[in-house]
Amino acid sequence: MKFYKYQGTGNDFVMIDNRLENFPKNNTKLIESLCDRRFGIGADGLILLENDNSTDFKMVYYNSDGNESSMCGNGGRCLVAFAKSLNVINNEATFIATDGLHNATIDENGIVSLQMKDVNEVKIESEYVFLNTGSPHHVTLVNDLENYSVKENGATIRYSDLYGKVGSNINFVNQISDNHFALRTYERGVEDETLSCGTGATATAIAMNAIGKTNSNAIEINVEGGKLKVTFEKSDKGFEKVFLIGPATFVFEGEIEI
Ligand SMILES: N[C@@H](CCC[C@H](N)C(=O)O)C(=O)O
Repeated sequence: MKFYKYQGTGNDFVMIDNRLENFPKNNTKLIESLCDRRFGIGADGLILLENDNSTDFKMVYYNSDGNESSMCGNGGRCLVAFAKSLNVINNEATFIATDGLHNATIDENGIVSLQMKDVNEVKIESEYVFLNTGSPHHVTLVNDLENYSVKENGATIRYSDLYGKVGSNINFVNQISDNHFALRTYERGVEDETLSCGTGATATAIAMNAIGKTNSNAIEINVEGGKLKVTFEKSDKGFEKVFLIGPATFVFEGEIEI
């Protein structure tokens, strides 16, 4: 079976065209081993592109632990680039994912602008903000982000009573200027820091606006693997027309025996 490797600001994925439905979707061990960085291809997640009756395609996302999970923003952007390479789309896409319908565009430089779900609930606590941008995100400001122990502190919060069995992704943030933030994320299902998290960048932009750290609705986020931009419109209902924007890049392709 053919596989394709893509990355979006360093968040990397194994992509498989499953339109013929020949991938063993319930084989958690297989997905985990394909994502293994020593014994497999190596990736933060695996994504299937499948047929959908009413949109261009369906996104099925698995974390590197082999379990199907909630929405992946960078993965969604990479899947749009993959769909274009397969001629499933041209420069615009509509696709269905676990959190609903997504619209996206891809330009000639491989920059993908992906519409994320509206966010109508933002829980603001003194030490953190919690919100769901397709995946659950805990967002907290820290000092000295460069030297911060993301894996250790992220795991402590992720497994704490705050989030129980379901857990959450944990984002540590530093403000650079009015509309510019640096972000490091501990990802649930990878159980480690990743170089970028798209739903995390989206959550961070909304959280920083919600707590008044910025009044901007066009926010730049530096992640360890590059730069992302998040734009949105704020209304009485919450945050709408939310877009995650950044590069999505093909890395290599190969064959796997299943
Ligand atoms: N890397 C992702 C987030 C993927 C889902 C997450 N690990 C979870 O299970 O909640 C992104 O770019 O959004």
